Parts: sequence; structure tokens; C-alpha cells
Amino acid sequence: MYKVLTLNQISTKGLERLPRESYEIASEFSSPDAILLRSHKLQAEDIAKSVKAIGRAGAGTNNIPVGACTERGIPVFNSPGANANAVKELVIAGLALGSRGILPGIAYVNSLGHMNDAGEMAKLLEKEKKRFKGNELAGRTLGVVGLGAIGSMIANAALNLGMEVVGYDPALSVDAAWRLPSSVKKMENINSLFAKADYITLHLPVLDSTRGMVNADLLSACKPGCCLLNFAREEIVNVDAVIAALDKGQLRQFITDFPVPSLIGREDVVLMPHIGASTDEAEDNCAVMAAEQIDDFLKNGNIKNSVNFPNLQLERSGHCRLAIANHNVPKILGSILGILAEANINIVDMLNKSRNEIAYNLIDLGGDVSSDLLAELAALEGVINVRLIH
Ligand SMILES: NC(=O)c1ccc[n+]([C@@H]2O[C@H](COP(=O)([O-])OP(=O)(O)OC[C@H]3O[C@@H](n4cnc5c(N)ncnc54)[C@H](O)[C@@H]3O)[C@@H](O)[C@H]2O)c1
Ligand SMILES: O=C(O)[C@H](O)COP(=O)(O)O
Repeated sequence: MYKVLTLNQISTKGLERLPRESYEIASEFSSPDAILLRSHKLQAEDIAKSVKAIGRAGAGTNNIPVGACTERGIPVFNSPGANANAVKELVIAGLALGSRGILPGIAYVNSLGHMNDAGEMAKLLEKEKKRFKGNELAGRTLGVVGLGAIGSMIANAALNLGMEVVGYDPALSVDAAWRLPSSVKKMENINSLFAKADYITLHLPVLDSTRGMVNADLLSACKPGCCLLNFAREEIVNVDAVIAALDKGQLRQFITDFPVPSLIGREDVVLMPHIGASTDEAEDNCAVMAAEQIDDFLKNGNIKNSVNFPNLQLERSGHCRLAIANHNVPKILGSILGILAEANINIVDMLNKSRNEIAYNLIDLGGDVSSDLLAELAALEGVINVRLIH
């Protein structure tokens, strides 16, 4: 039986991928085999020694101490693209809120609760509606920063709305480049994107290189009257700089899924409670993907969509499987194979891959492995952990 600790509410559809005959699932366990979570801020010291894998039902993994997990040989999985459509739809709503007098218009109508004559009310609304006039999105330019799963979907949707789309992504993957319509104009640097766009939407991860990226300097490059949308992460944007840009009129509006107290109460700010991925569909998609990845890792050692380990899948063959994580330095694999050869154990199939400082091996064996042999493998210098899977 494997134990899976859930640190957020995970959709039932996802949990069903971890069947009861093999899994116990609970929000409290002293020694779980795996952790499933969403945005729960996980501290390295709260990851029990027994944990073999962490599954993030979502995209961003900045709430997980990924570096500490790598050092301990724990793969961290996420669910790339599984909530992208949900975020795309909310950003389209954000664009509508940023271009039309929707929120103040609704607030005004709701303030008329004291009126009881429908005719009078209709007359008043027709007189006052000019205060809530907006502009159309068609013909305006949208700048998309980060053209991955979400950014590329938004670029497509905005083109369909008749917008011009410019994009910036210095680390664009080949797959993401294929997904991108050729009419998205690629900008050489982020300053040019800020200078060109009427609406700017952020869809990049928070990394050391992107933390505080939208600062006073960058905002001074934007087109006066621009509308900025942040559905990526709070830390990417310097909020004080945004407030100063709003006060100067450099920015007309800031729409964000990451509210902080200093933004509350401003008419030029729209705040949402981090609901980009909060749809039934996205929650199911993310949970299913994360649970399936955890299941395949625990039962077969296979790795798909890890943010710190190499992707590696091997069809099962032989009697049992060794899954070994080690530091990515020479001679370790040779030592592992030497120990198995010495013990006269036949290797039926194997795969070895590395990613940055970590290497990972799946070795299918013709015979069984004793606990002494497992201990010998685990004690090899450079080996981080060894798992025997039957
Ligand atoms: N509001 C929400 O609920 C919500 C939901 C999902 C994701 N997110 C956030 O959105 C981010 C993006 O999600 P995704 O699914 O599109 O991820 P993704 O990995 O598919 O795309 C991210 C893109 O950002 C690019 N990038 C990296 N550094 C960059 C930089 N300096 N400048 C411009 N682009 C850069 C990458 O090359 C990649 O193409 C996530 O990391 C997460 O933080 C928020
Ligand atoms: O990175 C993500 O996937 C989003 O921020 C969603 O986070 P959530 O799962 O906590 O809604």
C-alpha cells in the first residue's frame, strides 16, 4: 500500500487514479510515500524522509522547495498545460474588464436599489451610461510575455478577437514555437514589447531571473495608458512601481490574480483571488495528470513532466526493477553495474538519463535483489537513493 498525503483539496477525479487497492490517501500522514498539492507553501523540513515524489496539480512549482527535493533525489511533477484553457478564459474576461466600463457600470446599477419605478430607472440609466463607455479590443495590440501553454492560447484567442499580438519569450521551447500562429510578432526584448502594446499580459514562471522583472524602469517604457494583466505570479511584478505608474497615468489599469493590501480600494485596479485555474475542468485535468504521474513513478519508476528530473519511461520487463537516483558525475553507473555483475544478476533492460546535477536510472533485472545488495548500492558514493520495485 502506498500512502499519499494531500496538502490541498485535490479533485476526486484525480484521486480516483490512485485506486484504493494500492493507495491510502489522507491529509495527515506521518510517513507518506508521495505528496499531492496545489498552492500549499511546502517547506523542505516538512517533507518526511519517506517521501519519494511530489505532484503539483497545477503549473507553478514556486511553492515547492525544488532545489532541496533534487538534493534528496525526490522528483517534483507538475501538470503542464492542464489548466491553460481556464487561465486563457479568465484573461479574456480581464481584457473585457480592462476595455469596457463593466465593473463600474454594474456597481452603479447596484447602487440604485432605492429606486422603485422601472421607467424612472431606465431614463436615469440611459442618461448616465455615457460615464461607462469603453473601447473595443479589435485593432488594439496585446503584448504576451511568456508564450508557453497559456501565453500561446491567449495569443490565438486575441488574434481571433481582431487584436494585433506581439510576444516575448527568450526561452521558447520548440513545441511551443510550433503552437504559435505565425501572425504573432516576436519582439527582441521586453522593453520593445512594453513600448508597443496597449494591453500586456504576463505568462511566465517566477524564477530568480523573473522576480521583480516588471519594475519602474520597464514600466517607464510602456505606452501611456496601457493596461497590465498579471495572471502569472505576484513576485514578477513590483507592486510599488505599478502603483506609481498608475498614479502617473503611465498605466491606465492593473488587473491581477494576485492581490496585495496596497492595491485594495483603487478604481484603476481589478483584483481576483487567484482563480485562474479554479474551474471544475482545470482542477480535474491537473489532478488527473499529477495523480497518473505519481502512480507511474511509484509503481514503475517512470518519470513524466518532472521539473527537476529527466523524463524517462521504460516498458517493464524482467523480474524486478531498480530505480536509482544519483549525482550526475562519472563512474557511478559503472559502479552500480559492477555490483550487479558481481552478484551474478542479469540486466534485462535499462535506461539512464541526466538533467543538470541529477542522473536517474531504471534497471530491469532477471533475478531478485537481496536487502544486503540494495544496501551496498545505496552506500555507493554519489548514489542518492535506490528503490526496488516488484
Ligand atoms: N493564475 C493562475 O491561477 C495560474 C494558473 C496557471 C499558471 N499560472 C502561472 O503562469 C505561469 C505560466 O504557465 P504556463 O502553463 O504557460 O507555463 P509554460 O511553462 O508552458 O510557459 C511559460 C513560458 O514562459 C517562458 N519564459 C521563461 N522565462 C521568461 C522570461 N524571462 N521572459 C518571457 N518568457 C519567459 C518560458 O520559455 C515558457 O515558454 C506558471 O509558471 C504559473 O506561475 C498561474
Ligand atoms: O500555477 C498554477 O497552476 C496556478 O497558479 C493555479 O494554482 P492553484 O492550483 O492553487 O489554483
